Amino acid sequence: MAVSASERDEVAPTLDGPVPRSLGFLDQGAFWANLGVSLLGFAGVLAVLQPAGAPPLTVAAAVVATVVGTAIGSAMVGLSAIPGARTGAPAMVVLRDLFGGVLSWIPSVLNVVQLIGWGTFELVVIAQAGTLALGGPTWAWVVGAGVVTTLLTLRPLGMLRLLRRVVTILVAISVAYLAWWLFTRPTGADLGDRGSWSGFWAGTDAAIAVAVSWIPVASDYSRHSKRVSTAFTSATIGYGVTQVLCFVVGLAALSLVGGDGDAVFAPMLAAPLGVLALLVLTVRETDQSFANVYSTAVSAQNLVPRADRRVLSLAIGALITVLALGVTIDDYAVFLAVIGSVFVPLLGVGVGEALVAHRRGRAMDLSRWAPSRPLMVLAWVVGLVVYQLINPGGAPVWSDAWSALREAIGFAPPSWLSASLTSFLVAGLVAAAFAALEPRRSAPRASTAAGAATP
Ligand SMILES: Nc1nc2[nH]cnc2c(=O)[nH]1
Repeated sequence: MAVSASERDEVAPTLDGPVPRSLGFLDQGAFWANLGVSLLGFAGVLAVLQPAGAPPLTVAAAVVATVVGTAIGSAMVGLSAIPGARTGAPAMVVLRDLFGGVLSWIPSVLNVVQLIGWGTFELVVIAQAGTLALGGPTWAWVVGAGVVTTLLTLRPLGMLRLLRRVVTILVAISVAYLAWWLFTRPTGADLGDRGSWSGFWAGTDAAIAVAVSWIPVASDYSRHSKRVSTAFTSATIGYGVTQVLCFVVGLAALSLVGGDGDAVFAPMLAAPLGVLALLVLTVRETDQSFANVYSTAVSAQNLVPRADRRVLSLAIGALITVLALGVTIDDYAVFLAVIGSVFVPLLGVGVGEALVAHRRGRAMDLSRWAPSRPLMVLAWVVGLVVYQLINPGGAPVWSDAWSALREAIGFAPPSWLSASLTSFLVAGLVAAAFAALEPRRSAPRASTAAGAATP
């Protein structure tokens, strides 16, 4: 049977298939720019303005924290896109080289858990915004969004092309329109009237945290990049610019409803074309659920390489739809922030190790049973402990335990210490030291490029 050009330029069903290299800067930039504008982000900026466990910020401090945190977080996402572009392997397969084949299952499982959580959360948010804009039963929105999401995952590169050619322009017009409307309203409440700058780094960490949950998915898309450099720049610039825009528009909307996150869409809907603009953003939000479901499938393939990604996507799409219909997701949000934070030191380990490997001229081993490197896992755990001790977050039980440990050892971090930056640096330095101590590996089995990810 003849295979059409668009079918040839699609992701192979299993890990060992060819890897199309068709994405340019604009394809990837449009994808990341869309991920930066999230319905969750408009109210999510409250986590920057009022960071958990720290004093609230002034609006000026929150805007600066948003810019600084987003710049750092999106650069981290950009960095994590590099190995995919260099090797042609998805994010979790890249970790076979860093941790070893079997130990790479640990971050893969964590990633699957976070992505299923995010995917569920996204369907709930789409349903909430959809019912606000157009009405109708919530379950119908959940099921509709679940079906659309799942269909989009069947042709992931087609989805990215659709985003670049059609969707991005509609989103840009909608956000510009909403921003114009919100910023020309009579001045609202001063959200930071009781704020200060002393919680600045906690607020910055919150802005970083929103971006870093994309770290363990970036290579799933950059593996299709034509060039390594555009994988980095498109993710960093595309995501960074739009996350800042989204948060600032969110602050403007929140100031009109006295900082009530649940009412953040009300001032947008008050605009003459507000329903239309919100509807565009609601339908477009399926790019986020798409990325969550597709990357869950690809992450799972690290454990079951011969599984067909389309079958996995169908199962995961159905799962998040059922979860979104039945689960109260609000409490899960803080856990998602905690899980996201574990990927910051993971990136630190990857960068620290890569610097040593580069100096030694060591090629990567992405084979399924690549030798275990427990010292790299240890470096990750050290970074993770550093993060949690500085910023335990607000998750019940988990954060309480870290706060208790902090008290028990008498550790009171200064307010200028960023959990993200410190854990990234510590994990990177420890990993580099361990990598330098490790015996040099003999003949590397696999190098870069498609096919390196042997099943
Ligand atoms: N991985 C992931 N990170 C997010 N950060 C904000 N929204 C999302 C999402 O849907 N998925």
